[in-house]
Amino acid sequence: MESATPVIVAIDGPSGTGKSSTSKAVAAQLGLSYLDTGAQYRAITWWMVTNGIDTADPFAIASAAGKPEIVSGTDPEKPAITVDGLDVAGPIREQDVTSKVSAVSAVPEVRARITELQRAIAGSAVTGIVVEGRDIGTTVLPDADLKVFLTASPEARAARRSGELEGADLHATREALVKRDAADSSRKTSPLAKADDAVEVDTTDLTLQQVIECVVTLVEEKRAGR
Ligand SMILES: Nc1ncnc2c1ncn2[C@@H]1O[C@H](COP(=O)(O)OP(=O)(O)OP(=O)(O)O)[C@@H](O)[C@H]1O
Ligand SMILES: Nc1ccn([C@@H]2O[C@H](COP(=O)(O)O)[C@@H](O)[C@H]2O)c(=O)n1
Repeated sequence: MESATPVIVAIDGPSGTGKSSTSKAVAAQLGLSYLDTGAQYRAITWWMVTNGIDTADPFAIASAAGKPEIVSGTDPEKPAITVDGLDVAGPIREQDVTSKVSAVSAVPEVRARITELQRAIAGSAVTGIVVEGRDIGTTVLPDADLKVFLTASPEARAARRSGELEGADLHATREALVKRDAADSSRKTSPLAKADDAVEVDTTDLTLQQVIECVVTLVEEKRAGR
């Protein structure tokens, strides 16, 4: 691959494995765009909740799936997301959205809508893009130049998440992560899964900097055609 060719990097994995932190840093370091697909699923979930759609009713979600306009920024230095022109970067991280996002993202009409957006964004990235999520290597961008699947023990992931939230209970955080992963892995449409040709990186005992260096090296090797 020549360096002028846009490079497409897919980074998947369960919750708290370091996908966002790694993807943003790798994209910034290599001058690539960045797309947080979890933020898109959170944004559509936020819209459903805000508009009184019952998130336990897949038919109600399916019929509303085409309504919100979701726009994602792709600058890794300042990721942005709007719904119908409103900045929702803060609200989409709230607990209510986190607890409902797996149910909303399991609805095939939601996935079809968001997948189309993701492919359009990736297709228009001039230098290339790092796209992170759960089904990027398997479904959204199966021809990605590099696929990475990040993992880490539930204990390490819970400790990382608890560190972000003052006073968070480690056991409850671990249970919530495991529950969300189980829902995301067991849905029928495009579940959380490692692509057969993805490079698996267990980040349990690695620092964030080590994971970033590892992925940057993998991208550079691809670019060099090795
Ligand atoms: N290798 C690492 N060592 C220690 N902490 C890390 C490591 N990777 C990420 N972190 C920290 O763990 C937390 C979760 O990371 P991040 O948000 O990147 O994970 P994620 O996989 O994108 O999670 P989610 O899918 O839930 O959005 C952050 O506070 C981040 O700084
Ligand atoms: N490609 C993706 C990305 C995310 N999801 C769903 O969104 C949830 C939130 O993701 P975060 O990365 O922000 O934690 C996640 O739990 C999935 O339900 C998805 O389905 N596909």
